[in-house]
Amino acid sequence: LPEDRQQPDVFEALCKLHERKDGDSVVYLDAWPFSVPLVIICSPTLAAQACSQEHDLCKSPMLQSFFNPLAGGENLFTMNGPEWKRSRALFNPGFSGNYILQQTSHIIDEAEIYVEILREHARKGDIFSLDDVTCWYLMDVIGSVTLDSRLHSQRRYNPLATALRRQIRWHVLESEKWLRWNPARPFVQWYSSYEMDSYIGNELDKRYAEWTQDEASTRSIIHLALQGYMAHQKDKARPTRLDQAFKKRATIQIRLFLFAGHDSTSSTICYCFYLLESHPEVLAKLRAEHDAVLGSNIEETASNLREQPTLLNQIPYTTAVIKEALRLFPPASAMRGGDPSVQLKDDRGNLYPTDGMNMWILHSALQHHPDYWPEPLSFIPERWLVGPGDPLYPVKGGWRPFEHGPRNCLGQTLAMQDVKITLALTVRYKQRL
Ligand code: HEM
Repeated sequence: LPEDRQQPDVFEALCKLHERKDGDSVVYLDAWPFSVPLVIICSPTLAAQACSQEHDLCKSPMLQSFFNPLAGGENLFTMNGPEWKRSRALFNPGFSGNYILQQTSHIIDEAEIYVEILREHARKGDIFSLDDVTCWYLMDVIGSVTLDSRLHSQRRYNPLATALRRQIRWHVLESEKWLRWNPARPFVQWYSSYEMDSYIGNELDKRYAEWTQDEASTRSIIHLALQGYMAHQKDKARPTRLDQAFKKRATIQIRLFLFAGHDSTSSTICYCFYLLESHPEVLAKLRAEHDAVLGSNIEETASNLREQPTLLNQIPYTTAVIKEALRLFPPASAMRGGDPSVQLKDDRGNLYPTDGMNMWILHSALQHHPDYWPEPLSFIPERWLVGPGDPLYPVKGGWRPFEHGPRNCLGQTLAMQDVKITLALTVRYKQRL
């Protein structure tokens, strides 16, 4: 494989080479001393069991060393047990479908700036990194929806967004391995963390002050979380300053939302553009749907959506395009720790032990597997619109870019909504202007 392929591609290739013919697609890999042994799962049946409520398997401790420096501590992604349940319950209402629909206007505010920036590039005809521009855009969306704070990082320097992007660069080290040995690394990481915590802490203090003026305010996800938290504290006297325990927990989760949400949604938008550009017949259908549902004048789309956000629930072809992009280019995967009492079982009755291992549900391998998908590598949005009985009808549990089960993606509705809005505001521009 070429050197710059993503890590999961290597494992997908490995799975293809080594899968057994008399059972489901699973590979056991002992990568000692780099990791505990892995069970790489590329089968819908086994993935569903590994992520099920029934087994309730823990998030692997291996994830902590990756996620915790970015989030600043134990976070929703890595926590387990009652602590995770409490935090998830606090943030669930803010990420519900209805609530995210109410955030449409905030998302459009940021999307309009993104569209302006893309059009400026189109006018100049220059070469630029679409992923970079889109990542800043998503930082602004997530800052606005979760923290009720407009970061404006698309247009100017913002300490929070810049510190997080710097933290990722010095932590992930995919393309710049030399950074690992740079003696300044611990200082840069400490300072970026400090900058993020100070910025979010200040914003949280402001939200608390606003909230004490108007307790019914539900303007952003953080307001809802604050409301939920304070409802549990109602027997105690109202503190004049924001409760420090809440502040610490909320800061970590906001850092996680920014990290987990910006890059994944950005890559989905970029791949949608790539696939639409290379499939003009799909692009034509998408434009026709937008003309019919969102109004034929693209300049009025934003105001139409602000007035009627539910229009976003009436564009099935757009949803199919995004689902197909996420099938071909899933930005994430899932991991669970094994357990001595849990053996996975495929449809032929083969048993797969998990004790002492980490299960890696490899979304790319599963979503490209020819046993589950006709024409697995072709971009066919129609497979999401046909009924049962059609050869294209997707296999149950085969599509899992956001995972399923109790640990599924908290931000999936926000991500889908944001990609829909972005496509609605961009794909009908036809020429350089
Ligand atoms: C296209 C965009 C996205 C994709 C493909 C994606 C994918 C995923 C996946 C696969 C998981 C589960 C991982 C596992 O089971 O180990 C997950 C969890 C999570 N995601 Fe996303 N995500 C996206 C966007 C977002 C956004 C926008 C946010 C928040 C703003 C977000 C926040 C989270 C959180 C907090 C969790 C942990 C949930 C828990 O364990 O309770 N994600 N995501």
